[in-house]
Amino acid sequence: MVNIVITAPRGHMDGLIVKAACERDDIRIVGGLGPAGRDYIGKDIGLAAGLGREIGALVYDDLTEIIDRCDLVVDFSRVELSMEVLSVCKKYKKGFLCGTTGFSAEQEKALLAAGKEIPMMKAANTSYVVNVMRKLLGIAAEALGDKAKIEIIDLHSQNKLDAPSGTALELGEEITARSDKKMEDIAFHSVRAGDTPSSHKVIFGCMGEMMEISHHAYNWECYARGACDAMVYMAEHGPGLYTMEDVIGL
Ligand SMILES: NC(=O)C1=CN([C@@H]2O[C@H](COP(=O)(O)OP(=O)(O)OC[C@H]3O[C@@H](n4cnc5c(N)ncnc54)[C@H](O)[C@@H]3O)[C@@H](O)[C@H]2O)C=CC1
Ligand SMILES: O=C(O)C1=N[C@H](C(=O)O)C[C@H](O)C1
Repeated sequence: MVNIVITAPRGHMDGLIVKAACERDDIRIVGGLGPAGRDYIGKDIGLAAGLGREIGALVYDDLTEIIDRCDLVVDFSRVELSMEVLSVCKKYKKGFLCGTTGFSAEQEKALLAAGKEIPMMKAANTSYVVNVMRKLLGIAAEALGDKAKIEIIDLHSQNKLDAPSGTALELGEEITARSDKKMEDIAFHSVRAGDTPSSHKVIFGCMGEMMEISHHAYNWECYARGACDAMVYMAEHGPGLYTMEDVIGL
């Protein structure tokens, strides 16, 4: 059983994680974290997240009030909040699953370094299928890296703050790790329109032929399911830096 705190329960992703975690018997939500001044501070997180029922855990506006009671904090919110959560998790030696995207290189480094002290995962995409896609891309990059012009297109809701998406960047990093391509050799295109839940397409353009590897999310539940599996995995494995590949066993 892993005891978790969920940040930003009114947010799209964290609300879905509340719902997915409540459906499992290996995760217990002990509390939530919301911005100071909101009307749901001190209220049940089930109501704050829109479940329509209480689950017996409250939303706090100060993580240190609840941190002692959890094993791990899960946060899919904003860069600023994620960095605050990181420092509290390190101080109290608690696990941290960070699904937020849009970090600077320096922030990214600090997040990854925390794996030396606590159970840590920074995953731009917790969908199983996207992580299988990433693996397939690695194979394609090894074989076609020197033959193809590679372009990555990410399609997201018009409210998304960062571009390219965190996933597009991670897919690009996989290609650079498995071929002689550098990030600047890959063309990134970001479309932000309507309320699409997210698509990623990687194009390998060759002479006389081309290949596309794509993923389309129809809703955000795939990310919430993957996040729940990741939390259980991290709690079972203790301090260390983990990836979704570890969770899936790829
Ligand atoms: N790793 C993955 O698989 C996925 C990652 N994401 C990432 O998750 C992040 C959030 O995405 P959404 O849920 O769509 O955004 P959202 O805008 O629906 O939710 C963000 C929430 O954070 C809250 N927040 C901001 N500052 C806060 C603070 N100081 N204290 C408490 N709460 C605070 C806001 O009130 C808002 O409710 C983005 O970076 C997105 O890219 C989204 C989907 C999947
Ligand atoms: O909708 C989003 O925002 C998403 N963000 C992540 C990213 O930046 O890659 C993961 C997924 O693409 C959805």
